[in-house]
Amino acid sequence: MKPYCRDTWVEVDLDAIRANVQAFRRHIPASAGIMAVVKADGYGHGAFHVGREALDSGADSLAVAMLDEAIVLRKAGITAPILVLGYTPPDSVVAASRWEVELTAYHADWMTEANRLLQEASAKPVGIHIKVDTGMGRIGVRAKDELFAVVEALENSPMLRWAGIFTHFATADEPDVTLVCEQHERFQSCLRALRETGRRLPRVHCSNTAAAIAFPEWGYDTIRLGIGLYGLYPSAYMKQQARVQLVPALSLKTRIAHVKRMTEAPYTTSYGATYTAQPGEQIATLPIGYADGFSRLLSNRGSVLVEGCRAPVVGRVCMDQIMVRIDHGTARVGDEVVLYGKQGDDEISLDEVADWLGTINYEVACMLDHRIPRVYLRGGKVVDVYHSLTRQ
Ligand SMILES: Cc1ncc(COP(=O)(O)O)cc1O
Repeated sequence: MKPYCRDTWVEVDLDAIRANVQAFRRHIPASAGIMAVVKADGYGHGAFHVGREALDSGADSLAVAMLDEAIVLRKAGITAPILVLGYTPPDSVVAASRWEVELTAYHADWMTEANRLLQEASAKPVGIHIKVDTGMGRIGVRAKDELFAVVEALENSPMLRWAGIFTHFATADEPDVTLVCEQHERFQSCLRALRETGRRLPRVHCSNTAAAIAFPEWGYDTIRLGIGLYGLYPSAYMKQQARVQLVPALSLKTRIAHVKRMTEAPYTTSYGATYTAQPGEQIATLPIGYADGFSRLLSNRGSVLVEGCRAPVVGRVCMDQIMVRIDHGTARVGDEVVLYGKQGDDEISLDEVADWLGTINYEVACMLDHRIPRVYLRGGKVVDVYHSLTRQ
């Protein structure tokens, strides 16, 4: 019996996750590790299942955005190193110690406060990666004197262990390499200044997917592989370049819940009656809506695949249901429909959906709500199902 009661699901192909890790393994220097970025519940794919597959396929650590995401992975049994890439309030540092999670820090007073709290709690030391802001303009130290103040505060904190130093690029996915090269030079200058004092540096890392593709030689001790892990390219430019062959892992599927021919008035569909069918049109209703992360902006704009043919969304996307017009063949209740992914000879990629929405594939994937069960495939067969709504 399937552990969920709706006819809409996300399919995640674990073979694709494996293939993508191995594609980057071949592309970057052997000296560089792979840190699989599984924040935002694995970019909507499921952090635990994707993280475990990535580690089984050649990644050696994981990264998340916040400590809570790391703790969930620890409770699920992940024992590999996990780095929190974002800010962690000092009062959470004891939890990081308890769950053996490494943190990002970039303030000297944060080091002092964290050290005090860990000492008070008689906790185990916490690994710290120092973030350098070379041009992303988000978090991190910018000037060298600030960097040295942070390093010295860390070195004077016996409850903190210097575990890494990293930066993040703002434009590595673009054809103009001016800023990304400037950022890399600033990062190298920081590393040189630290080394000139005789310090041995811990794990050095700077590359996201785009930089790992465009500048594999910047792999240092590890790359931070996010969007590429899921078989998606960071930009249209990188997809067109295709320097690394990637396999999209995610599909979004549902089954027809109702179908009718519009043989009599009213010929309109959905809230606001914004679509008027021609007499005889075949309209199918699908059990998915904006509460699932199928955006309301796809009203009268998106399409889905039915029997390998495109069926346009007609009328407004509802919270839980949408209507599509089927122009080919005769549809039946229960027929499988692909909203994202391949069916027959056609494919609706997350990139195409992102274009419809005026956003990026990252957001389309992350929007998929936990109300939709995740079905994991290997060799084309279901190997696991997880429905966080019902926690099973
Ligand atoms: C600091 C940091 N590092 C790495 C990533 C992964 O980026 P991609 O998904 O583009 O690979 C994100 C991030 O915020």
